[in-house]
Amino acid sequence: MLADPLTNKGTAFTAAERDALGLHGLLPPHVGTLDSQIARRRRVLDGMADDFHRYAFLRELQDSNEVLFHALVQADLPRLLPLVYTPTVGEGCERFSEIWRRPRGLFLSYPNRTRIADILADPALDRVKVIVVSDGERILGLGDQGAGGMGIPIGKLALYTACAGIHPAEVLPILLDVGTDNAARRDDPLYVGWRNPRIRGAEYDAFVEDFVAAVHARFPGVLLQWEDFAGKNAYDLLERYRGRLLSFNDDIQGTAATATGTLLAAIRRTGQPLTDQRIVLFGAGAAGSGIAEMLVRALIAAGLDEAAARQRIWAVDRDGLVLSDIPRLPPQQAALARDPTELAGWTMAPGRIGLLETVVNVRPTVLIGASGQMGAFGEPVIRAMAAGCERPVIFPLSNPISRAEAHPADLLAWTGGRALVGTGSPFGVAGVTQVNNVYIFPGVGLGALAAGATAVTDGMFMAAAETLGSLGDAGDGSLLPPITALRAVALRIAVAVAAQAVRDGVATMPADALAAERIAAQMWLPVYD
Ligand SMILES: NC(=O)C1=CN([C@@H]2O[C@H](COP(=O)(O)OP(=O)(O)OC[C@H]3O[C@@H](n4cnc5c(N)ncnc54)[C@H](OP(=O)(O)O)[C@@H]3O)[C@@H](O)[C@H]2O)C=CC1
Ligand SMILES: CC(=O)C(=O)O
Ligand SMILES: [Mg+2]
Repeated sequence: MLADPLTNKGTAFTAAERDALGLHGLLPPHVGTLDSQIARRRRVLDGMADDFHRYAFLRELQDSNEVLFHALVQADLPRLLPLVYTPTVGEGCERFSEIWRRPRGLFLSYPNRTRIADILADPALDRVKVIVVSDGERILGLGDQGAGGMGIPIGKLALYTACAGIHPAEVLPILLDVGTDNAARRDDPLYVGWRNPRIRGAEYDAFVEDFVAAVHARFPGVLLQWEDFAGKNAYDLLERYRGRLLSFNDDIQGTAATATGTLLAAIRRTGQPLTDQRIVLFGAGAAGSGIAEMLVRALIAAGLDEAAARQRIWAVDRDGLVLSDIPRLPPQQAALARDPTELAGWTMAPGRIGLLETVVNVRPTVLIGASGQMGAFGEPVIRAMAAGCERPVIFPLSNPISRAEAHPADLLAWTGGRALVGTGSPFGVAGVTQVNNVYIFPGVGLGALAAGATAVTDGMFMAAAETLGSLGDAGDGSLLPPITALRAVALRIAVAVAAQAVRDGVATMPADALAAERIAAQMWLPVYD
């Protein structure tokens, strides 16, 4: 009872429980309460020198007492979210091996490829409903972290519990350890992962196929969330598996719904319709391309045909403006490429067309960053944008803080306070919105599970985006509800997503089981049994 984080109550075991379970002597005589336990952990957090140590402390708490960990998180989401999630989880992944203490979740390593089904057979996993899986190759904007990427599935699933009320016994973080191309990690004597360059190509595909087949057989109806896979794999795996089991890619689809929903809230503020926006995306990888495709759908829903919708979007990637004459564009960028003949009349020097040239000529009303390039939204870019637009909408979405395209305080200063700013990680700047997929994935997952959905459709993500955009703001100038409302946000989104699942013909539960009260009743709260 004391050693299992799912049953441990620490000093909160009552006298009667201590009698019944034979716990006398194993605990000090004081009988505490959840509140007194929270107060004790808060004092520890207050006394710690930095957020990385707070992160490590919270990971150990989660591994010793899940109810207390979640009660602490729930009691103060604005303070705890940045500790268990971005930005601190970034350093948590980089230094994962240093703070390794106890196993959590599953490490499915390539050398164990024939044992996947045996590993998943563990009866301790019988209740699993939600899996978040990563292969650690694109961890936030920090690149390949190998086995250390496990910090991300652990963090995302803590948010599934905090925001969507999924019971801790029902979540399973998984790290597919296919090696790492990060030499610093491989050479680190403390590294806990498989010390091998990444497996790629057919061997990688076969390994993931074995993994998905084993998951499908062991956990029918499970929700599988793909997280922080590098660009091509992110797209390939989503397309390969979204029709086979209930799964989605959070970086492509969750981020798209988050950015779209927040943009819908922004244009309600500015009064300028979506169809009038000129949108520049900086970084056309998984997140950027996903956002672009959802915006195309939203523009079509707002009345444009597809060609006209695509004309509202310009993508800029590593080689500059994405143009159709660039050889070997990946399919998701080819769909966004502009015709070079459109550049007639542009003011620019010969050569690569970078972000500044694009902004000067397009005069965007919306600028979204998903590049992982710190400081890419520099003063000349932002001043050029502000010169052509009354209320610029600027979302530097890259995480963690060290990879953000701009500091929000600079964006406000360079635009004379006129910009509507949203960042991926919290910066603590008044009026700035946190535009992070935590606003979407817990609600999408909860709604899909409540509906007994067999697939997560694009329509379900659009329903999530529209709901997010309609929820109102924190009353402080920002665009979305406050972090304290994330649980209510997840419920509202879940109801909309479940209803859309019924409309899309992928729900197996009857519509009357999907009312808000019925879904809310399924949401677990961290209190002792
Ligand atoms: N706020 C949120 O909710 C979310 C934020 N993100 C953040 O977005 C960022 C990107 O994630 P994701 O899309 O999955 O990663 P990807 O690696 O798939 O995409 C990044 C893209 O940016 C391009 N890029 C790299 N350097 C430059 C440059 N100097 N100029 C222009 N483009 C460049 C990359 O090109 P190349 O492939 O050639 O390197 C790639 O196409 C990360 O920092 C992540 O944390 C992601 C999901 C959610
Ligand atoms: C938030 C998130 O999913 C990311 O930065 O990858
Ligand atoms: Mg991610």
